[in-house]
Parts: sequence; structure tokens; C-alpha cells
Amino acid sequence: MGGRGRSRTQRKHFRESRDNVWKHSRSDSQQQEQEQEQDDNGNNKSSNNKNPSWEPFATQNPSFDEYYKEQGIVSPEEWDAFIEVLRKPLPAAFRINSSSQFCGDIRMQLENDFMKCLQAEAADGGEVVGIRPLPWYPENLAWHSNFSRMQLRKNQTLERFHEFLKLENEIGNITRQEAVSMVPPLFLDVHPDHFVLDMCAAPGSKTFQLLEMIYESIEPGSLPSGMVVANDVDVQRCNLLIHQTKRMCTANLIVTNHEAQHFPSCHLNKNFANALENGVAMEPSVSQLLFDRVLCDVPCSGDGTLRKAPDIWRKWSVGMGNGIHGLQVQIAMRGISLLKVGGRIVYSTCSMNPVENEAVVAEILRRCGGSVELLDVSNELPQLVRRPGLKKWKVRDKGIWLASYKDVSKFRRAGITPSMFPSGKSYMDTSENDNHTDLGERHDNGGDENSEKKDLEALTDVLDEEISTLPLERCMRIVPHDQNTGAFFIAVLHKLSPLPAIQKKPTSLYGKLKSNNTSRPEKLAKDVKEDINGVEFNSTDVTEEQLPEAVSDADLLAASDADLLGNELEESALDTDPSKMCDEIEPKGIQDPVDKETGLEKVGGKRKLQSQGKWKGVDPVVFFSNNDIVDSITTFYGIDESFPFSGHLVTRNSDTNHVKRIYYVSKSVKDILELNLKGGQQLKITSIGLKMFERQSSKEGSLSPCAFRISSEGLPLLLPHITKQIVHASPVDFKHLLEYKTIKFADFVDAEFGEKASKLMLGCCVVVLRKDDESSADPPKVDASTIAIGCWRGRTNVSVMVTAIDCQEMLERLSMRMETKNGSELPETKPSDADPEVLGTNDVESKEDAETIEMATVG
Ligand SMILES: C[S@@+](CC[C@H](N)C(=O)[O-])C[C@H]1O[C@@H](n2cnc3c(N)ncnc32)[C@H](O)[C@@H]1O
Repeated sequence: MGGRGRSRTQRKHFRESRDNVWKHSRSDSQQQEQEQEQDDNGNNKSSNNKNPSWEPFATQNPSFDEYYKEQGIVSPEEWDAFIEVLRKPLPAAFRINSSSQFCGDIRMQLENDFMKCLQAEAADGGEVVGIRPLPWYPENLAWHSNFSRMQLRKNQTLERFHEFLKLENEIGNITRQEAVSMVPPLFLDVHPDHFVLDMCAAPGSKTFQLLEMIYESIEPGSLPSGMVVANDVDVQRCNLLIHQTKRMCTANLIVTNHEAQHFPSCHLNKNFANALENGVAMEPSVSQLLFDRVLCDVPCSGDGTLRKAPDIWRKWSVGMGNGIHGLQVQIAMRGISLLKVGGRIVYSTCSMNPVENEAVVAEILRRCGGSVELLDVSNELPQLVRRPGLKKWKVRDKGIWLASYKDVSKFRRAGITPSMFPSGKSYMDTSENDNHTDLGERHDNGGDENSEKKDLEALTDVLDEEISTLPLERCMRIVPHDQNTGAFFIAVLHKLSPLPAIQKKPTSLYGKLKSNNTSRPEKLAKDVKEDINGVEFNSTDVTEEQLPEAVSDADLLAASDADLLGNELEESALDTDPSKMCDEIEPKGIQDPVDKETGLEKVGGKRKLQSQGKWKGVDPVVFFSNNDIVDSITTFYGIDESFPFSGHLVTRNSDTNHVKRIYYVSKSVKDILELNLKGGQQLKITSIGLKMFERQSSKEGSLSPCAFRISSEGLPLLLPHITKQIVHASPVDFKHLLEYKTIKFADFVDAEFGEKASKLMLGCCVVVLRKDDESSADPPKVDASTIAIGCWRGRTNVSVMVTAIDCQEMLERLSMRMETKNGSELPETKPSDADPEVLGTNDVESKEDAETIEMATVG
């Protein structure tokens, strides 16, 4: 699976929307130049730069220094080393897609070719240039490379390596990803039968990793029983996520577009449950959507990505972390509520700030009242250097250090909450038995803001330190100077029992509601009840004392539909847009926010809104039930009966006669889809399943007995199950097809192959590369190493439906395999004349429907 099967259109989107990490951005080189231009204190020497757009990024920010020195995330002795590394550009890192058919070949090439060549050159006195596997990532699948443009220009091996990376990245065999961003999925312990929720998933690098884990050890032609739901609130970033994960060619993924803190608890609705009781409907196999694993990679201030995004130096302020803490708690709590008992949730940020990290973890532990445990994972990934979480920290607000909530003036209580402090205690809690004068109290009784500030400044020196009693040392903080990376924070939690139900006083619920939306009390009460039906509750063992915040987790759980908590975030005066904060690339240059296949809404565009589904602007997902079409496809390709086919097909168009694309969904996704349909379409699905068939739109296509061709994404899954329209080619004919794209039946080197091809029906067919030990008489066998391409059997020839770049990659892989095996190349014979009848050799992009030109391999 993965690393193949993208159409040119998809790849174009993908390329345009991603930074090219192999090409040092101008900011990187500017940063390097700037380093040279700085004096020892980090001050800029060059002051005569008139063009502001050419200003180098300032890699310093006094508030940043002051804040983190005080928080003690590194010791005072380490500070200089820490800050020095933070100012340096980040080395590139990438992962080999473990589910790609060519995973082993690529790893071998990195280990035996590039790494060794560069080592040999260094030993010969050349410049030392590092490419090396990340020691903590399993099976040498993740790599780090560090070289400058100058080195690239001077070194031939590096130049070759650079070209290799560009090609494999484009093909999808490798994925560029910041090293530390690869860590959270590794702690999630995902198995192929798990249902996994990735709550804040775009642009999708971690989703891709999770999918690879689901697919581990899965045979070609079969699917894992687990699945991934990847969610993001941002429509445009959802599109990026869809394009990223499409490279995985998976039927086990649903992409949704919700606020994670309000992710729906998808369960049977009351009407359906009643119908069941009356024996009216069939019971679905899943009655509520809960997950075995949840990844909660929340939006954050992103200061762990300073090396990659040096503009954060300028933007950084204390308010960024304070402003987003509340949302982070809400998202994590929602994740825990959607987690099965016994399941694991990973909370992560690319921020170093304890308010976004330890404070959030501490708050969720308090809210969960013993039903969730913070795991000690110190013996997992032992080679990953990390530091224990902090037990104490302070909160800074408006230039003042606050050691506990009692230090917060009443004017600031909307933005600074008790949950930000190590004890998590509210003003009421901390003022009890407190002998010294309490500022909060004093100002509640009529102090003005200026005198309050003076008082607080005076108090700063004598703040009582709060120390958390929770085992926060089990959290992990990765700091840049430990292993030349970005920074990251990770906490691993285990759900031990159902979440406690909170018996809220009706007044606080409605009080909150009143201030938000006085006209909705009845609706809210109904929403709460419905959601409680869906989410597990145990009303026995929690008291309000365990819930320091005004809004309890019961509210939080209950509020997935009600907009109960929305205002809390607004009140906390975010000085930055959380949806744009991310440890990964920004979706630059997305040309068209509509994914034409998924039907995702075009923001501000002219797309006609569909009204069939619950969600405006998003085409509904419908099971494809046109038996005539399904039968014609089954017969044409001879799909064997053992393959679960009918019932697994979906489309985004309820008019089955005009369907252009048919998608395949795994059993797990099918079950959830059925649940969603029966439960009132709670899920806003922007993409689902694997594109398996596409309507053939060309003139010649209409002459084929089957209107639908197999899409390149669908071929790997279908290949072991098709018995017709499939032929095996010798290596030399296979290579010729890739080289010349169209070959007349009579021109194949193996005449028998030409004859067999001519006997296929007009239309889509599959050409499989014959293995050394197979004769043309053998029936086709398919295994993990089988290589196949989608082709078109025309009137006089066979034409490949493969783009030029995919052909190039496939040819390179084939010749590398041949060389390794025989030490020899394939014979260079050329067919008499390549016929561009269907697809011109160099004409792939000019065809009317560029998406018809595809390739697929099995793996
Ligand atoms: C740190 S990035 C996620 C990176 C991603 N996990 C990856 O590895 O590629 C945070 C993401 O959260 C999304 N986001 C922000 N607020 C959100 C919310 N309330 N609900 C869901 N997603 C949100 C942003 O759009 C952004 O894509």
C-alpha cells in the first residue's frame, strides 16, 4: 500500500500545497546569513537594509528569554546551548513509508549507497555531511540529513541524493516530516484492529503514520480490521490532509471536519433505537463510535518549531500559550470521553510552554478523577532523549508573574484560569486558611488596576511556589539541543474506567447558557440528555471539588452539539489564531479549496450546495446500490466472490446513473457509516474510502462493455481478486510498456503476450510483471512483491495509464532490482514503432482527462 497510485491532478495539488524541504527556503538562508551578521549578544550588525522584505528574521525575543529562563525548562547552565541551537535552521528529516512496496529498496539505497558514499568521502578528507537514520525510530525508517546548498553544489553524491529525495517524496515513497513530530504516534501503540481518532490531524503527517501502523503485516488484497478517523476544524487544511493521506491508498480512513472539542458522539439516535425495540430495523454492528486510540495533537503556540519557522521569534508572546490553554483542555477532555475504557490517548504539542503542556495534563487528570492514569513510558523508545515533565511553573500575565490563582486580579480572571497553575486550585480554594493578604480579595473590594499592579510587582519576589502533586514527571519534553531537533511535548494517558459523571447544579449550566444564548435552554437540556445517552457515564464517584473550573467535564462531554463552551475561548483573548498554529507546513498555495472528489465545500466559491445530507455544502456519502453497474463491473473484471464487494461501495452522488467515481470502504468504515446514517448523520465527512472505479469518459471508453475502469488507488486492493482483463508481461515487455507507453499487439517481444492481450475485451486491463520463476503459461500469482500497472486494451494496442514521473520511478526501481539480482541490465530491444493511438508517449498531460493516466503497484 501507499507510495503509488496518485493521479497527476492529485500530485499537483500536493506539490503546490507543501513546502519543499529539500530546497532551503529563503528564510533558512537568510537566517544563516543573519547568524553571520550578529554579534555575540545576538544583536544585528547590519542596519542599512532598506527593503523590509529582505530583513532577516530576528532570532531573539526578550520576553521569550525571560519567560523560559524563569520556567526552568532547561537549567541556567544550559541556557546558552539551548538558545544557540534554537537559532539554527532545523536539519531535514523524512520517513520511508513502511507500507510502500519499495520500502525495503529505499532503505537499502539509503544505507548501502548514499550513507556509505558520503562516509567514504568524509574518510577521504572530504567535508563531513550527515545523513543518518534517527536512532530511536524503529527499523531505520526515519532519517535525518543536514547539508547546506553550498555543500550540495559541490558534492555529486549529495546532488544525486537530493534528486532521489525529490522524486521519492513526489511519488509518495517517503514523507518529509520534522523528526520530533514523528514521536507521538510511536507512543500510541496502535494495532491493526484499532479504531483510532486523530483529533487535530491536518496536514496529516501523523495520520499517515497511524495508517501505516494499522496496515502493518497486512497481506496484499486484504484490509486491516481497524480504521482511522482524521479530523480537523479547518476546511482548507482538511483538503491538505486528504491529499496527503490519499498517497496511502486506503479504504480504512474517514476524514471529518469538526471542532475537535465538539466532535460528535456518534451513536444510534432515539428513533432508531425505538425502531429496533419494535423490531423494525436491523441492528448495526457498531452502536456507538468510541476509539481504542486517540491522538490529541492540539493547536498550540508552536514555539517548538522556532528553528523551522523563525518568524515565530517576532510573533511570540506570553499570551499565545495562555490564550489557547482552555481550548487544549477542552479538546483533550473530548478525546478522553471518546476513548474506550482500556484505551490510550496521547496528548502532544509543539510548544515548550508548561501552560500548554503540564498544566493541561494536570487539569485533565483532575477532571477525570482517577479514571485516567498518566503512563510512565520511560522504557519505551529508550534511545529518544527526553526530559521529565515539570512539577512547578508560573503563569505570566500582563508582565507579571503569578504563582497561584489567588494572585490573579479579578480583571484578569476571564483569561487566567485556575487550571493554568500547578495546583489547579481556584481562588476560593487557595484563599482558605490563607493568612497573608490576598490580592484577589483586596481588588474584589474595590482596588484600581494601577495600584493592583504595584502590589503585584511588590509581591513577585515573595511568591509562594505551587508544586503539583500529580506525577507530571511522566510527561516528556524534547528540547532542541539534546539531539539537534525541534521541541515537542508528549503525555501518554490510559483510560482506566468510565469518566465520572458530574452532577452539575442546574444554575451553573443555565447560568453559563444564559450569558451565551438565553434563547436556547430547552435545546441545551435536550442536547445534554442525548449526549449523555451516547457517552459513557458513571454517576457515582465524583464531587464538585474535583472540578475546579466553572465548566465541568460533564458540561464538556455534553456540549458536543450545544455551543456551551464557545465563549470561554473568546473571553480568553487569544492574540493569535489557533487554527493556524501547527508544527507542520502551512497550506501555502492551495489553489482550489474544493476537493472535487470529496465534495468538500468551496469557501466563498460558487459551488452549488447540496441539500440531501445534513451538512450544507458537503455532498452526502451514500451506499452505491445500482446492481446493474455493480454486476457489469463484477463480470467484466471477474471479481471473485470471496472479495467483500457489494455493500462496500459508496459514492457522493445519490443519482446512481450519473456517478463518476465509486469508492470502496473497509468493513470497519462501512460499520461506522451505517451507524452515522442511522444516528442522524452526526459526522461531517469530507472524504471516505478508496477511489476504486472511475467512469470512462473518452470516446473509445464508451465502446467498452464496462463503463468503469479500475483507478490506480484501487488496483492494489482489487488485484488479487480479479480473474479477467489481466495479463502477465515479461520484464522486457513490461519495461517497454513503461518506456514507450503504447505498444501494438504484434510488437511485443513475447508474441504470446501480444496475442493474450489482443484477446482481452476492449477497455481497462491490468498488466502484471511476470516473476523470474513464472512462465507465461502459469496462472497469475499475486503477493507483496507483485508489480502491476493499469492499462487500456485498445483496438490494436496496449497503452499504459501511467504518468511520466511514475514511469521514471518504476523503471529506476526495476533496474535497481535487476542489477542487485543479476548484476546485469535488461536487454535493450525496441518495438518497431510505438503507436500513440490512445495515449501519446509524451502526451500524458495534454489528455482531456489527466486522471486517467495512472499506475499502481501492489504491496
Ligand atoms: C499542530 S497542528 C496538527 C498537526 C497534525 N497532527 C500533523 O501531524 O500533521 C494543529 C491542527 O489543529 C487544527 N485545529 C485548530 N483548532 C482546532 C479545533 N478546535 N478542532 C480541531 N482542529 C483544530 C488546526 O487546523 C491544525 O491543523
